[in-house]
Amino acid sequence: MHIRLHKVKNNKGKGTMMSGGDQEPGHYYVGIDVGTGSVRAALVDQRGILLAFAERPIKKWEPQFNHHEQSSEDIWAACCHVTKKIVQGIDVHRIRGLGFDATCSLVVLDKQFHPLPVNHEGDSYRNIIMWLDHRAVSQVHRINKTKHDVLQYVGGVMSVEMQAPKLLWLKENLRETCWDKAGHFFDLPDFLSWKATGVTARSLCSLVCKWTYSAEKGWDDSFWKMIGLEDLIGDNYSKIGNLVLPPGTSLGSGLTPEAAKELGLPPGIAVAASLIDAHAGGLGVIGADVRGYGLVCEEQPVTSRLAVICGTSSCHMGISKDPIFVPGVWGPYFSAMVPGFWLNEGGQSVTGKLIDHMVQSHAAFPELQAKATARCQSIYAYLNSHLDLIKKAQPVGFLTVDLHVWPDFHGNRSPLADLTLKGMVTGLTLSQGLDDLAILYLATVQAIAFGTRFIIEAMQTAGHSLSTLFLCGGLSKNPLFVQMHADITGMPVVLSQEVESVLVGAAVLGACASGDFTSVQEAMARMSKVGKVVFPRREDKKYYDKKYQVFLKMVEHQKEYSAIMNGN
Ligand SMILES: Nc1ncnc2c1ncn2[C@@H]1O[C@H](COP(=O)(O)OP(=O)(O)O)[C@@H](O)[C@H]1O
Ligand SMILES: O=C(CO)[C@H](O)[C@H](O)COP(=O)(O)O
Repeated sequence: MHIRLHKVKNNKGKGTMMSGGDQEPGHYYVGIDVGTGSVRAALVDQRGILLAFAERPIKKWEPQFNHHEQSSEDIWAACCHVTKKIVQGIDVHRIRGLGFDATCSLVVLDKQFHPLPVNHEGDSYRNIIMWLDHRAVSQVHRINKTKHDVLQYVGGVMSVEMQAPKLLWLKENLRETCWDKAGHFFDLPDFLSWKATGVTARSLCSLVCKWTYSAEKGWDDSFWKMIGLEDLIGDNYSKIGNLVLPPGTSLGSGLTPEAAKELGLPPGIAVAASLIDAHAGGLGVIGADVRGYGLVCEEQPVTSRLAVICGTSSCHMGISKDPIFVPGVWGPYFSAMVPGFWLNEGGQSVTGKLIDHMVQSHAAFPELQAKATARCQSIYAYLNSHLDLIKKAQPVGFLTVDLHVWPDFHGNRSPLADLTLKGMVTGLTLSQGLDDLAILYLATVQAIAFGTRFIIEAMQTAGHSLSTLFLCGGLSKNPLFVQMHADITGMPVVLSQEVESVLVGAAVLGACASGDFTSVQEAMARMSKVGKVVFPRREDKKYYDKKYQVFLKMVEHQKEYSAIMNGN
């Protein structure tokens, strides 16, 4: 198994020293981030500095098209593995709190908390329906047809990636092997906090964002009855959660002795009610002190900042004092990310996954791999330098003047909320070489950035006032991706000092649960820091405005094709 681990060197031989010569703060927090592809853990201090980091891949299964599954046992084992790694050689009694974040995948356990199969094969090891699973298409259509009031709070249309359609699918398809035996349905972040503490409380974040719970009114019985899941109402919603706590709240008596042993941490340390991964990324970046960087948002409220968490998917997190209803953009969700603020969450279901797909399925991929390996570079670093070579005197973005991509290979999450949409490419030639691959990669990166622009425009039209992007996640390590987001949206992009900002967000939760900070706002302001700002190249604006016109035309055309084919 692959493990990535780095530690700040200690020149005294014991403990962990700070970089930058500062005095070492006394308290540490552990953040655990479960992404789609891997689990990462970090040891973080009170200033949000990562002292140690470890990563381990997790298993994924795709037993049939649009079915994506994982294993809660595999994920928990990976959490234990990476956590043990990051605390090696440090005084664990300085660790004050633990916070988890994870993808919003659905974990199914029986009444004794044992895994249940979510598949026709009856394999109970695979007990997670992943967030990107699109098996429940028929169920979500029926849910949307109800036009129930709760749908207003998910952008008007429920996504197939949310939990209600997946629950309905389980009831309709795996009644005997799964549904009738199920005792607990958890969002993955809540499963992890239960595993660590034995407390089945759910985070307000997961229930509000993915389960139709209202921070003000609680569950709505009429919704569950209307969609045919009235059985979940019984026993005061015990199967899906009846104790709901704000993220960062300390759970029960903290880490249980059993979980402590597995994780290599002291029993009893504070464990926080958790967050979905995108929301943790939001906390990790959105509160940073931007003074001195020449950014307009320095003089503006925090509501002018849009956090964009870009991993397998991209999530666009904008907050507001009052609720804003943006058609096709999830929310408004009260207190789901920053307490006291409403959240709108735009998103693109596949971004990192799409880039990987386009590159890996091209005929020149083996050549790319061989050349990148020979230079000891990642394939993306190689592609970026190859684009620099072939662009000659023009800006790199201009290489796609006649190559355009529509990026919804896995449907459109925002702002069209249309899961039937597909990917499109126009401008293909007979070329199969590396130049062709590099330019297709560039056009894909640009298409994702145009998708972000499309989401921002929908949010601004509905009442958000956004000026600055705060990017994090795996794709924010790609300078081309970052520059294209700046150029295409026309907004400066702030990158954090800590590349692994999602883990800083998870550690913010642990720090709040420990009581070392009085609020999430205080912890996030103290622990998130600006690393670098990338400004848009204003001189290229005209070109990108034209490409954006093409981008919008592509979806219009796709809908026309569909109308032709579905007409008489
Ligand atoms: N150094 C890098 N350069 C370019 N792309 C990267 C880099 N690191 C990760 N990525 C891309 O980011 C995506 C994964 O991001 P990550 O945040 O790890 O995902 P997740 O949280 O969904 O597991 C992948 O598609 C990968 O190609
Ligand atoms: O729906 C989401 C957040 O609300 C995310 O898309 C999902 O959790 C997956 O995240 P990632 O792309 O970081 O793995």
